[in-house]
Amino acid sequence: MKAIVVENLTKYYGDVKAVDGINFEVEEGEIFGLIGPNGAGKTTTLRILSTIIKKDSGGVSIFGYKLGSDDEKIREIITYLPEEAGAYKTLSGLGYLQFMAGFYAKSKEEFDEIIERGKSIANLGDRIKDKVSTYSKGMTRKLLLARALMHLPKLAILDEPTSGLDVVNSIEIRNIIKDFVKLGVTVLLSSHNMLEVEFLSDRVALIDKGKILDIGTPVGLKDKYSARNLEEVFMEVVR
Ligand SMILES: Nc1ncnc2c1ncn2[C@@H]1O[C@H](COP(=O)(O)OP(=O)(O)OP(=O)(O)O)[C@@H](O)[C@H]1O
Repeated sequence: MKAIVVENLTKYYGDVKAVDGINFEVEEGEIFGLIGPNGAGKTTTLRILSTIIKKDSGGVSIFGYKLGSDDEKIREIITYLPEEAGAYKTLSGLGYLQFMAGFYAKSKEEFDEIIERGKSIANLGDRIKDKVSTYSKGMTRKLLLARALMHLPKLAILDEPTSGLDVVNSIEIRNIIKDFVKLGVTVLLSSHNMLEVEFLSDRVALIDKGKILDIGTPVGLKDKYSARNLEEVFMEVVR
């Protein structure tokens, strides 16, 4: 079964056509990247798939569930990490993970498992016991990623997962995401950092002005456009 099928998806904000009839499919177990410049329509697409905002037209199914009629079911199997997410600052990192795990766990064993996994993803050592208000941006981002992945959702939708992070933290987060796919989590992510996505994604869709311009593996796209990296691919495609 396909993890995601998007057909002719369109979304307007007033007169602005933010998403303009896009089509793409994501296989189960894949890391699929939506890449494109600011304002391309990435966040809008991710928010529609996360059931946060409504599409104007087109069809979306997520593991066979239809967006619009099966939204409750979809919410049970996905997690969404927004670009500008925050954690509860008055809680400790651990307190935040425990609070969130309470929504997912069906037994004490499962709760403990989720928390162990969350702590290992966040990788904050003893600082996990400190208040979130004392965390750096990178620490908060890792905590939020832990929250998004710790209960092994079928699909994790991550908006700019490494935005604002330094190289060391970005690489760490990239490795975390790659490891989770091995545990059966499918990942849809967005980024305007094309070089980074190249190393993270199995396949990417290049998006600009609400339209998908091409889809392929990073290697396949580089071959097709005789480019050295995805930034060059993008420049060729928009020409
Ligand atoms: N709430 C909104 N109201 C009106 N217009 C919006 C709204 N949100 C987004 N837009 C417009 O829709 C288009 C797509 O925006 P979107 O945020 O989806 O792009 P993006 O690819 O995620 O960009 P970024 O990388 O800057 O986050 C842009 O023209 C944007 O100005």
